[in-house]
Amino acid sequence: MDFFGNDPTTNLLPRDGTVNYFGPILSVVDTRNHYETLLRDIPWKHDEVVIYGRRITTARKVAWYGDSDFSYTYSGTTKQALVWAPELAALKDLVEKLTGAVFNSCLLNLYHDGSEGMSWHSDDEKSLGKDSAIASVSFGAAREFRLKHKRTDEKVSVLLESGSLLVMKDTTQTHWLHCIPKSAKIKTPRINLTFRRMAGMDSHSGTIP
Ligand SMILES: O=C(O)CCC(=O)C(=O)O
Ligand SMILES: [Fe+2]
Repeated sequence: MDFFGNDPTTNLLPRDGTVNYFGPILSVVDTRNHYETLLRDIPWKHDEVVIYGRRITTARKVAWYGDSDFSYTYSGTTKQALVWAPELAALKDLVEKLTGAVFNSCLLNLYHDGSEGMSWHSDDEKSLGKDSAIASVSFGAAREFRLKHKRTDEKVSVLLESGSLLVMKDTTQTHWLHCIPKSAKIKTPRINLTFRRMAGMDSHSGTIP
């Protein structure tokens, strides 16, 4: 497969983790179709997070899909997973083929424009399998994705284009933070899908301990 000049085997991080940028993995037409159907059909809802004991509703909207209709709690609020829509299951298959990893859930984010972003964090909740890969697929407005080493402060930046795939794996979540900076220049929506592997979802117990 031609990744439009991007080399998915190049590690963007200088140490302590692995980030690979595949660039666009879908045709322009498929990318446009996914963007439009996801924007229209996903039951987008504002996210709720608890920060310093205060319940905040985010401007950004989210949706959560998984292998079964399980619920789990993070950042002080309980989320309910929806069972894979066919479109998401197809994207999951493609991403699994390209990365060689297996995923059992997907968190979707909708940024309406550049006034919405995501602040520095790492995806290191206990419910995620330790050092498991996270695959990020983007549609719509191209947005900058930044990483920052927790100890050395080293920074890495990559532009996430529409239809593109980025993978974070190995010890990336232990040693690096990532964010989507706000940008006044961006006037159109972006949808991001992060495919993840939650621990404890294989037993069909319905909940994550
Ligand atoms: O929108 C993105 O590209 C990043 C999303 C993200 O970091 C997350 O959902 O944890
Ligand atoms: Fe993240």
